[in-house]
Amino acid sequence: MTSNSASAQPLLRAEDLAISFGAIKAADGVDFALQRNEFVAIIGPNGAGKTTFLNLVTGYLKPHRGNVWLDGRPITRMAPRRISRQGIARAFQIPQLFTDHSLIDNLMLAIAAREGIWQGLTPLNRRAYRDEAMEVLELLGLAADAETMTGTLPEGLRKLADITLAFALNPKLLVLDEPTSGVSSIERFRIMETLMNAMRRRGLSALFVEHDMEVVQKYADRVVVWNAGHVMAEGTPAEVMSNPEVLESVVGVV
Ligand SMILES: Nc1ncnc2c1ncn2[C@@H]1O[C@H](COP(=O)(O)OP(=O)(O)OP(=O)(O)O)[C@@H](O)[C@H]1O
Repeated sequence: MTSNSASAQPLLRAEDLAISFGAIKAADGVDFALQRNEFVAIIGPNGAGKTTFLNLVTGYLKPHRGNVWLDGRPITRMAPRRISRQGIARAFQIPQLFTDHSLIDNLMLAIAAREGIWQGLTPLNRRAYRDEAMEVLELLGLAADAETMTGTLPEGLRKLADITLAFALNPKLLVLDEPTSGVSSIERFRIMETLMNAMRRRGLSALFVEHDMEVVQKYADRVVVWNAGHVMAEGTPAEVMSNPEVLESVVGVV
């Protein structure tokens, strides 16, 4: 394969992904592609298989069938840590921060983990990690909270703080499961604005599951609609929101 055709490849591609839990087909032959610099929202009714898809592309579940590629390289069935090293970082619905550590310590730990260093930081490493951690905090507007114990941050800031951990992994693609759930609508937009600016500045792509259609309409380049373990529709937010099938099966419940 030439380098030209490699650069034209989608950043993330899945083909015929399938997994079942007993009789439930949570992924039933999913084909999916995400281009570089795209912000793609996944929507769909409860139980449609949205989180399962995120688990499949981040290695938390192994598909019974099908394949996933990142930047043209196969990542199917790789362990989550290996996948994150390849360039996919995931921020979870439930924040993963050490709540009794400061924000900057959390970030430095994430950077050390990325580098495979679990103990014995040298003073030089420590300074380099601290500088890098501060850069990420500045990018996400959290520099003033660097020394705050993450357990005492208000919910909206904790959500952003959790996302900073994903940024610290230096990914190509951010995977977010409901980045704005559980916060007020004013805060929701503030979080999304900050996040979108940070992603653009870093040249990141994102794949996010979202139930809030206002957030989807405002921030997604493309929307992929899940139903019963497969993709039932996709398009721009306007296209998807004017699709009667989507309105009937999804929007009534989102
Ligand atoms: N580990 C598991 N064991 C058994 N069943 C599972 C497991 N994970 C998911 N399922 C089932 O697979 C289906 C898809 O679940 P999934 O969580 O992916 O849906 P979702 O679209 O993310 O739903 P929601 O919007 O409610 O989070 C559901 O019927 C769910 O109960």
